Amino acid sequence: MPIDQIEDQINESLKSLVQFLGNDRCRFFEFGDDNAYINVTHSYAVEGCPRFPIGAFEVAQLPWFINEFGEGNCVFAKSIPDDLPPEADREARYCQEHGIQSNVAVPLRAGGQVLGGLTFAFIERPCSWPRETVLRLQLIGEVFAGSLLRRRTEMSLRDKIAENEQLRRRLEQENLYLREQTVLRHHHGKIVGRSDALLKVLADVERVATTDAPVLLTGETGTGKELLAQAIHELSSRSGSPMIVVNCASLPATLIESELFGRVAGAYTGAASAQIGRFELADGSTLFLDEIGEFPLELQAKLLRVLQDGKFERLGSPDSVSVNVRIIAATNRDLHQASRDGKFRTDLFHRLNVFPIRVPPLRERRDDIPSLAWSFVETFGRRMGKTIKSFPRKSMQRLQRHDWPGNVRELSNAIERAMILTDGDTLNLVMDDWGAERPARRLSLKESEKQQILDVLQETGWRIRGKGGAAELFDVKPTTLEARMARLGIRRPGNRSDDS
Ligand SMILES: Nc1ncnc2c1ncn2[C@@H]1O[C@H](COP(=O)(O)OP(=O)(O)OP(=O)(O)O)[C@@H](O)[C@H]1O
Repeated sequence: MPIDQIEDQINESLKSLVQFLGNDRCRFFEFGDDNAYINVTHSYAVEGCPRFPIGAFEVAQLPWFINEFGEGNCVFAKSIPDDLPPEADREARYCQEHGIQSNVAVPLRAGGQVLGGLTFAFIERPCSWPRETVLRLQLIGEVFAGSLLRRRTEMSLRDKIAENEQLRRRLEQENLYLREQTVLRHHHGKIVGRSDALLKVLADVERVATTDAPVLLTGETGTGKELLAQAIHELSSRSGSPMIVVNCASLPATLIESELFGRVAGAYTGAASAQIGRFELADGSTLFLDEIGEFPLELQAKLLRVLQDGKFERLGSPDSVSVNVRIIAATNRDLHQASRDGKFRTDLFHRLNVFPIRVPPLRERRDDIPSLAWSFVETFGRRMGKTIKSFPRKSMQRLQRHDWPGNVRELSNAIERAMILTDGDTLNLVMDDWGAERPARRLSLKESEKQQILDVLQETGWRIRGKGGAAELFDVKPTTLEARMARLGIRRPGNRSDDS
């Protein structure tokens, strides 16, 4: 019988038993913890007779009964109190108080233990309980006990299944979390920051790394394009060889060709010896073309050919060389516009732009500033042999408000300067020269709300609740503030206090 039908079945059986025995009422109960109470789960009474109430029932007042019952004995009294032993005086009193004249209680035994019982009482009159009837009741009791055991087993099985399901879901989520952590650990060797904007970039980095597709990193100067190029290379199957870097802006146009493609001896005046080019050096690896926007127009066709066919000729040689090179290019210029203006070949732009990644400027990910600042403090601290324990809150707030036209590089320089000026263990950040005079861009409503919350959180050391917590300062409930923080993507950077 399915367990959800057991309930109805017990009710039906109690009714039939009472009708058959001709007694007044009966109940079905299970033992609670430590046998300190019984839990009456089903009760039936003939018309005019009060039912025994459903629910927990203290049994400390019936020690003899519980003792007998606990040992698995049938408790049977034709006429109360005469049939009860002298030590059952409390039971006798209880029956008299409740008008019980005759009673039989059958233990429900299963699996070597008493799980509960069935009791039948005569209220109005005493009754003779023939021995055979009692034996039958015992048999019925065993059937009931079997159902009870099955119900308990199935219920605990259902609980276990539900618990397992819950565990599985949690594990799944933890796995996701772990995966996220792994992603971050992959790139986080050197890349600091956990803002949503940076996480999105890192997700793209991971996605494209394992392919051989060209990547175009765009973004302002100092945003970390080279660092990300390195991360892509390290996550790729080419990571066994070093990534080769060419800064297209730092080489005079005349030299770029031989630097990239190599030359044979005597290729041009002054080129006495042969030189292997960066493309050949990068064979089987990655070539990072930094500042690709500065790449000379006259050489762009040659570059396009290598990107398409992997073939080129060394300077001064008619022979083609084949290479297998993955290209990552970076620029802080609008290449699309440059191609429209005729300053950059459109076909080369499209070839490079297969997987563009925009690296957001620091002012679009101000959440990263505290962790970046601390990481630079540690780097320069190690180099200079200085230990900084605390970062004045006001300085950190100023750092977060600044617009950072030079982005991470500028931040790194500012911290380096501050470290040089610091003697004790509190960072001495002198900001008058750059902070005050450059009026910050006007913040959007959302940004200024976020900034205001960040300021107060800095002030309270990221304490939200309790007296002096950020919620109190804003005069809102902590849960309201937390919800607002979640909506604005505000998360505590690292675990350090900014004014420890
Ligand atoms: N997320 C970051 N975590 C740690 N350091 C960073 C991060 N982003 C940038 N840096 C550091 O900032 C400096 C500038 O970064 P990088 O050279 O990669 O920027 P870039 O965008 O390539 O700059 P440019 O356009 O001027 O070539 C480097 O010292 C780099 O290590």
